[in-house]
Amino acid sequence: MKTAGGSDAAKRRAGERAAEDVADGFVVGLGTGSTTAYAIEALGRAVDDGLEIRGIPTSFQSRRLALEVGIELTTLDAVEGVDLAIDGADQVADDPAADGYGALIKGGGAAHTREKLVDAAADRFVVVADPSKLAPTLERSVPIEVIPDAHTVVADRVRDVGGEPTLREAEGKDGPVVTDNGNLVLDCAFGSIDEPEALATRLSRLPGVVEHGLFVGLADATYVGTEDGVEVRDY
Ligand SMILES: O=C(CO)[C@H](O)[C@H](O)COP(=O)(O)O
Repeated sequence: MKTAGGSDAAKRRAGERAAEDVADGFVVGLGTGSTTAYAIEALGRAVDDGLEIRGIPTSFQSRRLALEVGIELTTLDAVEGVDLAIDGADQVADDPAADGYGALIKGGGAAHTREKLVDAAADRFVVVADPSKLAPTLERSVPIEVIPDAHTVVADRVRDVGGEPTLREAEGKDGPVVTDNGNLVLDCAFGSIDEPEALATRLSRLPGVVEHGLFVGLADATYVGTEDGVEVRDY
């Protein structure tokens, strides 16, 4: 369920702008997806020019790209902290007057469990997005990573809290998507999510849920690439 749409030029501007925030010696969280890929590629070019950083990938995809562009890798348990995390989003709550301004829906690439771990550990977490990701209220389906044995039970509990779950099917493979952690993903439609924090708390409490894709109160800023520049939202 990759996010459709969004201009590549806008994604590139957002990703490259975020890479400019990385300084010598930084430990950098490397998110997943097509927008973050532009940041990782820009960091690779900076490394070629002498920048010394270590990256913590959040998925097989970001690990492979980081290795390809020459970024030294490390792990969360081998560092004292993460200076900056750069990551994409499937939707960003963009109404400053509403509950949960800057809350995100992530997990379009089924990587949200490791993304949340790394993004939450960072001193600063910058979201990179194009304008198609902005919405006054979150309303996309929320991906929930579940251990395989729990998928029917969690689906029932999601219905109890007003959601409509769909097991994410793989493309190019028969059967469901299997995450980098060996789990399954339920895409759960809740309609308009007016209270993202309350829903996030409810989903976190369900037994069998590994992690859900609601990121509330985690982002420090969103860099929105546009056709002619980058708009910054600070939270
Ligand atoms: O959450 C994610 C992966 O789990 C991605 O960051 C999200 O899907 C955005 O991807 P893209 O930049 O390709 O639109």
